[in-house]
Amino acid sequence: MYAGAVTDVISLTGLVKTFGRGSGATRALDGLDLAVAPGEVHGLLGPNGAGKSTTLRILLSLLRPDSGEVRLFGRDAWRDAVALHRRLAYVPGDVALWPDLSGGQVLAMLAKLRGRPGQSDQSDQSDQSGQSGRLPELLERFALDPGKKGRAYSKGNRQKVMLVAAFASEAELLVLDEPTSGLDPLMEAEFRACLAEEKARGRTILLSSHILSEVEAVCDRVSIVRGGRVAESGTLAELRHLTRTLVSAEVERLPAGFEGFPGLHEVRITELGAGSAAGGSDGAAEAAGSAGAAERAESAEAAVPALLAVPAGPAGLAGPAYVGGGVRLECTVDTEHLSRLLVALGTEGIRSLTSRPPTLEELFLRHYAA
Ligand SMILES: Nc1ncnc2c1ncn2[C@@H]1O[C@H](COP(=O)(O)OP(=O)(O)OP(=O)(O)O)[C@@H](O)[C@H]1O
Repeated sequence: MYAGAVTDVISLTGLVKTFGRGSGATRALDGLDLAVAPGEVHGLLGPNGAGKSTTLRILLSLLRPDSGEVRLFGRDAWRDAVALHRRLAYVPGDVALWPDLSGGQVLAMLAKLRGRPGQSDQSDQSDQSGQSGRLPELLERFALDPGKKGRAYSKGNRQKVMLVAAFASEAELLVLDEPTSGLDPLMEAEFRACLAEEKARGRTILLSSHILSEVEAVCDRVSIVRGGRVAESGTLAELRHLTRTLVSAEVERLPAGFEGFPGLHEVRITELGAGSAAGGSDGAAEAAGSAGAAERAESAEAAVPALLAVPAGPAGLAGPAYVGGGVRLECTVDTEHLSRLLVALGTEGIRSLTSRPPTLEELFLRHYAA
């Protein structure tokens, strides 16, 4: 797990924020810590109400925390807000634009506020050419018409105006709050491509999301926010390492002493009918093709907790005595015990074996399971 460094672009320590008072108070943040290193794409992941937006708003000095420290580029984010904000671009989750300004005028104004020279707000065309060399390209990629007035844009198009502004800027840090919530799949793909390019340019990016595939696809590191705190933080590999690998195998028999194996969970064992083809079925119900086999599958499944709990194992399941047409095993295993399990299965007439790390979704569900 990344422990933080003095050079971090973002450093949040012990953030506490309560909204309201008395019995109606909501503790939105409850000691949240977050560190984002230069050049990193960091995903803030959590369900509705976890505290992601509150964190971002505090980071941007739009809100003041009750306690805790907020540092941006090593400086006090509140005291040095004006100077620091020239170095970052923010895209809020719900973009509101000035209704009478065109998209092009908004882009020009945002660039001007950031302190870039050479803008004109006289016409949309000069706004585009004056703001950034990349602006025309970005407008095209996001299929955005800069001539429309703010009030005429859809939610997705308002979001695109702010995304284009952020990508076209030269800000070192991009802070994006649920950036694709209003985008269609094509635009989402464009967004991801842009993000990869910005990362290659060395920009630091913090994005909040509850779209797991998005975070998985684009982020170097992820912090899972829960109840106003960071429950876990690390690279996807690190987070997966802390968790379990899914194993699915068909073997002649279970290894002796299987019931005593460490780190096994969610074990499902199905006795395969004689002659069933290895690897040809994808699920216990299919594997247990006949009524008798289905019964055996059910009883094997029912016996699983006992199998794990009782070292000796229930009769008929443990060890080489359990043969017939073979055994289909599905389980999750703590990743630290994976190789031991695979070696043991490998000595028992293995017919097929698949194993895969948990998806971010599985990690996420594990964290939020009631
Ligand atoms: N201005 C406010 N007044 C009162 N409560 C608030 C305010 N802003 C946020 N909260 C509460 O603080 C908690 C955290 O909200 P926050 O918006 O930070 O969550 P989030 O993780 O961004 O959720 P979402 O994914 O739904 O945007 C929630 O319980 C929310 O209702």
